[in-house]
Amino acid sequence: MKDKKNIALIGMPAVGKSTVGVLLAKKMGFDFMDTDILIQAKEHQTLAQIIARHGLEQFLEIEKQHLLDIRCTRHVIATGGSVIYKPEAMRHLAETCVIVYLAVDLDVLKTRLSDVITRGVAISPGKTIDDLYRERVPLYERYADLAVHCRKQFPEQVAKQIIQSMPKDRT
Ligand SMILES: Nc1ncnc2c1ncn2[C@@H]1O[C@H](COP(=O)(O)OP(=O)(O)OP(=O)(O)O)[C@@H](O)[C@H]1O
Ligand SMILES: O=C(O)C1=C[C@@H](O)[C@@H](O)[C@H](O)C1
Ligand SMILES: [Mg+2]
Repeated sequence: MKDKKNIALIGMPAVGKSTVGVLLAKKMGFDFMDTDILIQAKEHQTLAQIIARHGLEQFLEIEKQHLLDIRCTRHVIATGGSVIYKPEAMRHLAETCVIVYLAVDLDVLKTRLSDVITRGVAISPGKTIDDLYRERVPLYERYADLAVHCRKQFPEQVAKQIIQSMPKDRT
């Protein structure tokens, strides 16, 4: 854990990875990277456009390729919620990042996820948010070095909780 110079946030769409990530970076004196923004800027399309034009599988492949290109230190990295579908990308992140799973209850999540289409969530046709939650939570838990439950805390409080939960050699 000592050699891991970055923090990567993983978790369901709308759990707060981007919102909390930037606050966490500021508190820790780290830089901030949002892989969704990085991919959109490099692909010159929004994520929703990539999914609509190329389909889900190709989107996951594009996301993986951009993840594998990441080389940085002292960054908080807010990932896309679908990053856990590509073990190779997760192994790459794990080499340099303490991986923090931001967990939130499904009912809270649903209040934030009113439109999964315009958000560009990687969800197969016919699947519900409940299905996605059941499918993904075990994957987030598998890849996480630590899990932080956001409950009904404000983003600032979640950032503080992450720092408090961090192994002592990382703070
Ligand atoms: N702790 C929180 N309490 C209340 N609202 C929050 C909290 N964290 C985030 N939000 C709100 O939830 C919404 C989604 O947050 P955010 O975009 O940071 O999620 P995300 O995990 O980065 O999602 P995505 O996977 O789609 O990138 C935003 O409107 C944000 O303001
Ligand atoms: O959880 C998801 O499936 C996604 C979340 C977003 O952050 C983006 O990474 C993308 O739109 C897919
Ligand atoms: Mg985000």
